[in-house]
Amino acid sequence: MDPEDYSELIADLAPDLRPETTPVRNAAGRTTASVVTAPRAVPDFAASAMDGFALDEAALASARNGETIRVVGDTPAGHGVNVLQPGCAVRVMTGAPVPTDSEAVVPVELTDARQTGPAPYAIKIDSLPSPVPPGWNIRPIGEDMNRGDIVLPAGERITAAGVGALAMLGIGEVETLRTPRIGLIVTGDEIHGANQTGETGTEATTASIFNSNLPMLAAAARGLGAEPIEATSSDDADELLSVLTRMQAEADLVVTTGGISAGAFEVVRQALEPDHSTFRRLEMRPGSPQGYGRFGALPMIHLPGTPQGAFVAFHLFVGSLMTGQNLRQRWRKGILTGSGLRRHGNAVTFRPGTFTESGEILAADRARLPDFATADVIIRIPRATDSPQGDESLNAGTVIDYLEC
Ligand SMILES: Nc1nc2c(c(=O)[nH]1)N[C@H]1C(S)=C(S)[C@@H](COP(=O)(O)OP(=O)(O)OC[C@H]3O[C@@H](n4cnc5c(N)ncnc54)[C@H](O)[C@@H]3O)O[C@H]1N2
Ligand code: MOO
Repeated sequence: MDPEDYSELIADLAPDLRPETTPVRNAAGRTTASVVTAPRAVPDFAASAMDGFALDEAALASARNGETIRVVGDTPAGHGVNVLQPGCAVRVMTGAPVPTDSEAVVPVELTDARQTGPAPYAIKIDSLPSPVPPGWNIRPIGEDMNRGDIVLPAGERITAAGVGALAMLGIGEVETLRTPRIGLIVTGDEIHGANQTGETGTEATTASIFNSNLPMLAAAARGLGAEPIEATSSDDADELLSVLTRMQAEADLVVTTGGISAGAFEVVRQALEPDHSTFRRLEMRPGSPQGYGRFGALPMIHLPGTPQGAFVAFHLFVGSLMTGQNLRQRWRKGILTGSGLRRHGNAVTFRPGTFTESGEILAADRARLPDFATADVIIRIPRATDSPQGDESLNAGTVIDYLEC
């Protein structure tokens, strides 16, 4: 099975997240639960786009004849609008409301007025465009956004600009999906000291290894806007079941690593198959053994233990569940550079890639975890049998699929 078909198969494991109200200032990284529309226009008054003088039609005509224009008001930004008497000008600052009958704002640099100090009694205008464009240097009501316009659709990850756009509209709170909690359970007796990640500086003992998957997947979960709950289990099935029982009250989705292939101590498989989970091999490398299921109502994804397999599969499958997008929709297109990439005969393969200065993608030679550490993207290499001409390799200049990582 292809990774894309598998992503579709497990799509209903996406956690069901209730909406909650979040203050806009804390909303970056959260996902909108419903569409947000503009409660008002921005700007909601006609505003000057320049420091200068607002003129009506009669004043513009006199200015063109070289006549002096009387200045009848001064409006700093944030102050109430002035009345423009016919044939006169009002000094306005950028962002200030312009008087109702204004035809244009003439920048101060085009007049004989000083840029600082009190407003002059009268100005002469040195030059004007011909013709003066209608509403020149005046931002009309709704130039940025009209009342009722969609600011953010439902399901949108809120960025810093999103926070700014909501704040610009005077929106103080937004309906977001509750932050998903991902329970991470790494398994295996060889994981040195269970929580051991190297931070204490002690050496891993013979035949044991440092735990790379747990801190790596916790970081990846946070990258998806989720809150990780970290746990480990030995190769004892009862221990794994008791960790899962605890997770039922704490997590919206559980991701396990390890213990799912063909060995004699495959704890995840032994504890969960067939009552809770299904296991299969996908036609992909790394990360071919995979599993999924439910512990009661709690959705579970089972990733392989190899760090590179866990890393790739998390981005592919957990990333799809958490964004609500099938993997097929998530691939982006890029241009391959460097030497050709060999296709695997019957499996889709993944390789770390980095963007070059010219915006092309250079693939790493190998796909071990340290090779992903400096990568920008995961490159998808289709199998040789996927190529209409049976090409054995992908050459520089080929359009490839990639996923940011
Ligand atoms: N006889 C067969 N053996 C294996 C097959 C197979 O088809 N037949 N498939 C291989 C492939 S491909 C993969 S991928 C692995 C998947 O194995 P598991 O998911 O059961 O994972 P483990 O055996 O528990 O561990 C594999 C590997 O990863 C290391 N590991 C596990 N957890 C962590 C962790 N938290 N941090 C760092 N490293 C971890 C573990 O020590 C093993 O070296 O199976 C192949 N075997
Ligand atoms: O599928 Mo496994 O290729 O070693 O990660």
